[in-house]
Order: sequence, then structure tokens, then C-alpha cells
Amino acid sequence: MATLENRPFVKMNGLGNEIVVLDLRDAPVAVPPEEARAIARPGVVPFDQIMALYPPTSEGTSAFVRIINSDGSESGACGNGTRCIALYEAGRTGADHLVFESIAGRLDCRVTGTMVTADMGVPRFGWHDIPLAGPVDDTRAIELQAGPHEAPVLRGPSVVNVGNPHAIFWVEDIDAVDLAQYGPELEHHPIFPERANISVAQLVGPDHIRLKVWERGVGLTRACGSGACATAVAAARNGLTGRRVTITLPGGDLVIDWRASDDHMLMTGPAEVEFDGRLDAAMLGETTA
Ligand SMILES: NC(CCC[C@H](N)C(=O)O)C(=O)O
Repeated sequence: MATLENRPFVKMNGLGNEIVVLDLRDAPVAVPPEEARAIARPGVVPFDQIMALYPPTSEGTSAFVRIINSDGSESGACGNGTRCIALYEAGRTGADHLVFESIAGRLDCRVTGTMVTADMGVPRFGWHDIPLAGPVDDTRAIELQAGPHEAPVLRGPSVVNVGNPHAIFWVEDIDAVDLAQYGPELEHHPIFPERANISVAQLVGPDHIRLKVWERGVGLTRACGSGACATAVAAARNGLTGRRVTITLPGGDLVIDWRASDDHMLMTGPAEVEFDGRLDAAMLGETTA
């Protein structure tokens, strides 16, 4: 029998980032990568991330969350998924202040209607934090390019770790870049030993950025909350914006406030419940023959 057989799930989204919430607190089991990949197949429950909830390990927290990409790999952060689990738990308990634990730290969330503000913690900028394959003095712009060697289309990204690794390429017009062409090679570039999420960002004004993200372990998505946080702090570090910006993604807007008092990143945006169901053997890739 498949590990996740008969377990209930809730399909949600955060700005069109496709999220499956698996509440495993009652009877915890690991999510096998092959079962995650089976659920993600077209016609089953295509998702970008599974947010798997486990029993909390510290007082005052609702759950320990593990984040699984559609290729079965695990991540330390998912901004849109965090807003989804906050809305899910608010709906279940009636609470409007929820705290989760993750491998990257605490996620403090406040829910108002369908809007959620999540504290995504403090960004890290050291080359070993990202991580990069070797020493780099200044992670505001590193040596990396894509496209023809003599006339690169993308060059000099900012790199940031916000619980997961991000590289942000600053461009004039995000619509002029075919991110599906360059995303795979950059995600897997040897400079990123743990791979990386790859973004193209366009500065619209001192408080507004347009963004598209090629997500590690997934591909192009409608929105990436951690990518929005990484981009906001990279923009402020480069003197392009202030510490509070609106990030416009294909799926809609997120507001990121990089709080000056403690450097925490506060992300505000919507989350939505779509439908629920129960996983069966066929959905988990088991054949009955
Ligand atoms: N959807 C995301 C990011 C999820 C994790 C990422 N693909 C990774 O592997 O780091 C978000 O909203 O932050």
C-alpha cells in the first residue's frame, strides 16, 4: 500500500502558486518523492508544492511544515505555501495568529479574511549561506551569465538565501526574456551546489518591481513568495528601492516589507482554498493490474 493512501488533502493556491496541504499531524508519515511526483501528474492534482504538516516540536506552534516540490525535492521555504497553511489553520481553528516551524525557522502568520501576512525571517547574504560553490565578496551582483557568451541575455545576478536559494537577474523588460529557455541551465549551474530559484526582475519604480520566477524543482510558476522576498531585499541592498515594495507576479501582487528594526521580511498577500479530497492508490501511481 502507498504511504499516503487514504490521506486527506486540501488543494489551495497563493496567487496561482499551486499548493497541496497534507495535514499529517494525526498519523505522521514521510512524503515519498515518487508519491509526490505521482500526485503532481496532469489529471491528478497538479501542484507546485506540497505543504506537509507534522506535529509541532515547540510550544505555541501549530505544526512543523515540510515543503516538497513537484519533482519530489525538499525546500526550506515557500512563501505562498506559508500563507496557504495559515489560512487553512485559521479556517480549522478560528485563530488569526498562527506560528509554524520549518527547517529554516519560525513562520509567524497573521490572517485577515483571505489576506495573510507571514514573517519570513531574516535573509542571509554570505556566499556560503546561499550556498555558492566558492567564495564571492559581494553577493549583490555575482559573475554569472546566460545566453550567447559575447552578448549575454542575463548577467550579474544578486543572490540571497531566504530559507532557500535565489538568484535575481535585473532586466529592462521581463516580458522580453524567455525564462523557460534559461531557467533550467541556471537552476542547475555548478555555481549553485543546492540548485537555485531563478528570477528576472524589472524595476518599475522605487516601490514597485515586476517579477517572473523559474522555481527550483518545479519550473515557471504564477508566483513565488520567497522569490518576492529575495527580490525585495536584493533591490533594497542595491539601492534600487526602499524597504517596502509591491512585487507584481503573473498571478498578482505581494507587498514585502523588509522591517528596519530587525531585518525580518514581512510578506502580505492572498491565499485561497479550491477543493479537498482523499488520496487513493491510483493517484499515488499504483497500478491495480
Ligand atoms: N513557491 C515558492 C517556493 C517553493 C520552493 C522552491 N521551489 C525551492 O525549491 O526553493 C514560494 O512561494 O516561495
